[in-house]
Amino acid sequence: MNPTESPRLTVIGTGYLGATHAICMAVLGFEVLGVDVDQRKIDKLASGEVPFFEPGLPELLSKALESGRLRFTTSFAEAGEFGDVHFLCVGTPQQPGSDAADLSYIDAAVRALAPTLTRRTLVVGKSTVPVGTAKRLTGLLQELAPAGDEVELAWNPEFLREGFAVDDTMRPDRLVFGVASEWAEERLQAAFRPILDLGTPVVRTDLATAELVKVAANSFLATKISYINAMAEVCEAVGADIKHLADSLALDDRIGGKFLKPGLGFGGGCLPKDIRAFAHRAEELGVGQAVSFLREVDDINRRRRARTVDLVREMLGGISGKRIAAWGAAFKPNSDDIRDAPALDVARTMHGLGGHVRVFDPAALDNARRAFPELRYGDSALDVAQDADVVVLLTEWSDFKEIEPDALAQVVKHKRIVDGRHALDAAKWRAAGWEYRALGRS
Ligand SMILES: NC(=O)c1ccc[n+]([C@@H]2O[C@H](COP(=O)([O-])OP(=O)(O)OC[C@H]3O[C@@H](n4cnc5c(N)ncnc54)[C@H](O)[C@@H]3O)[C@@H](O)[C@H]2O)c1
Ligand SMILES: O=c1ccn([C@@H]2O[C@H](COP(=O)(O)OP(=O)(O)O[C@H]3O[C@H](CO)[C@@H](O)[C@H](O)[C@H]3O)[C@@H](O)[C@H]2O)c(=O)[nH]1
Repeated sequence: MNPTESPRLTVIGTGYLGATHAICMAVLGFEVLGVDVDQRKIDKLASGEVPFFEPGLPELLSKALESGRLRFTTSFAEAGEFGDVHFLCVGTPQQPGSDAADLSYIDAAVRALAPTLTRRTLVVGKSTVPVGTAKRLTGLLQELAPAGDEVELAWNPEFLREGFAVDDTMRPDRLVFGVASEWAEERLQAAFRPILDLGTPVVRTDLATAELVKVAANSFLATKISYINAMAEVCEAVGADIKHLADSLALDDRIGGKFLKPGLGFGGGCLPKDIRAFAHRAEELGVGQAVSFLREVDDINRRRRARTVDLVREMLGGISGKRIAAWGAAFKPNSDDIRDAPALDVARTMHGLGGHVRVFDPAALDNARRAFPELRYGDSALDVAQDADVVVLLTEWSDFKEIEPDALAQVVKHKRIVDGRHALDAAKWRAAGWEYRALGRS
């Protein structure tokens, strides 16, 4: 096949990243086969149902299926037969009991795919991995594939954010192509032609740099969040106001306001595990000191959760026996993802301390119920606030921000609110007679 011809794509691993990538690529005009080991997920996607909450994606899935360009399978033999370019999008979670990334899924995917590769093919890693993984996987692929070193591996890290996944995929800020040959670069260009035609900047680099760009980007974002939260700790000690401080920093163009929102800190399936895996990998490479600050970033972030519980305790004079409305379960708004969710961590700690905690989230309730059946849940923000001693806002859904103090006052026992995300207008709530508290604000 001519390397510049439009390739047929497979996407291996159809979770948050892979399903989004497969659907968007089909909408952009490619023939796409989504592959997963989870039969239920594949059945759902094939029947037009996105198995997670992502704004705009269900509509695009219908469109892609109707076009006939998108199919799903659990068969690697079918994938090998079909694909010219294979995207690896399987999970790389934190290993239990260690900070290292668990690479067993990506290894298994490569081992299942390689024996089906009988012709010149490009395999493209998109999962987030420790630097050096691509080099190791190249060896594995070429050893196991019938086509041997005709099979090449490239690395194309993914930067999409949940909640904005469609837009981030269709119109990314940049593409990074980690390649070992001109042929691989041409194949990647063909696989991203519609996105490149938008004028999207591309960085062409080696495999190791491409792997590192991803963890460096997430480390930077995590550091920025922990930086402002560290400032919040100082503000608290002197009675200064972190909101005013953050707003003032944000007005400096060189700093900017993005990822400078103080509060409960970061969670999710990416930032926490990626900074830990990066620190761990750097230590293995003998350069742990260079990124040892990431341990501090992690510690600052963990302290936010404990400090939020303290704030509730201070306000109530103890948590045991108190009725607590927990607003939010997802790790951020516009997502149903509860992986390492700060909101649920706080809710579980307060429950463990004997609080009568009731949780509501607009999208993540099913996931939360499955993961933490010991918690109690309600049907709406006002439902869980019924007779509450305190309302604790943990995920800044707009549904919560839109609730008026007077409407909430009708259902609670005491007009007390802890704003874990600096999402509410403090002056407005105080003017309506509420005791309003937020970390780092007097
Ligand atoms: N979620 C995001 O926003 C995002 C963004 C950028 C990068 N990433 C990275 O992308 C990767 C995937 O993340 P995710 O959030 O989509 O995870 P996920 O858990 O939602 O999805 C992973 C999928 O891989 C499947 N899988 C596991 N083993 C497999 C195998 N051997 N063969 C085929 N499929 C297999 C699982 O069944 C699951 O559907 C991770 O490395 C993550 O760090 C995620
Ligand atoms: O100023 C801020 C910004 C974010 N957060 C929190 O940080 C976490 C992560 O948010 P975000 O980065 O928007 O979510 P993700 O979807 O996890 O996306 C990150 O992780 C992905 C997976 O690696 C990357 O692709 C994205 O570029 C990167 O932003 C969430 O808990 C947010 O509540 C804050 O506390 N303050």
